[in-house]
Amino acid sequence: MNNNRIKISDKQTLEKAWFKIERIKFDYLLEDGTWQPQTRDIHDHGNGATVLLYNKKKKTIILTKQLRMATYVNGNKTGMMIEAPAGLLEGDSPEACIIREVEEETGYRIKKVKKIMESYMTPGAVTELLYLFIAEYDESMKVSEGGGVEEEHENIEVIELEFEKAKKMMKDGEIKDAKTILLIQYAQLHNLI
Ligand SMILES: Nc1nc2c(ncn2[C@@H]2O[C@H](COP(=O)(O)OP(=O)(O)O[C@H]3O[C@H](CO)[C@@H](O)[C@H](O)[C@@H]3O)[C@@H](O)[C@H]2O)c(=O)[nH]1
Ligand SMILES: [Mg+2]
Repeated sequence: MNNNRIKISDKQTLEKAWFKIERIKFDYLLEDGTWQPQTRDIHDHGNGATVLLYNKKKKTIILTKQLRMATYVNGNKTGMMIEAPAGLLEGDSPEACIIREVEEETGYRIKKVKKIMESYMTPGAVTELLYLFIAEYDESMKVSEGGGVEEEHENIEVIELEFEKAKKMMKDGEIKDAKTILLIQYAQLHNLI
């Protein structure tokens, strides 16, 4: 935090729910030299990591399908979302996090991931910085069924699909998750598959 046009005057935790919501009061220095008081409520749920698992030979990728309540209450009829595996860092490095999450969610134990970019997914309201990776997979890396953490009721379905199909699903709006779209488009742009 080193923008000298911003002076934070107050930070208040509004509600300690599963995630933290803070009300931040600050003064912002305008071009004309005056300080303008502003207030913003922000949602802090930590940072996350995601990965595109791809197999060059089979021309396939691995995605997940799970219930996302936030989408169900906003127009997604079934509430189900098709997404690249992802998780919250929970104190780990982005690399360690995504390796852990991929095994929990998909059952693949990957060793090597390559970071391709970082993205603030909802900069108007959510603090999260998402780290995006790519990694190759093959059948020898499959160590379990995946499905997510039992106690957390994740109920994740693992989907292996042809990259061509994934591109079509993105075009048709069947894949609507931003991180997944970023990863598929990265793969297209760089002829990964
Ligand atoms: N009880 C309870 N559990 C919650 C709540 N919110 C999340 N959880 C649980 O917290 C765990 C989070 O799972 P992760 O795999 O670590 O994270 P994620 O939900 O996949 O999040 C990633 O992908 C999201 C979707 O794109 C991103 O929104 C998120 O920021 C992150 O990148 C899941 O077991 C989920 O059920 C809640 O309000 N209550
Ligand atoms: Mg997850």
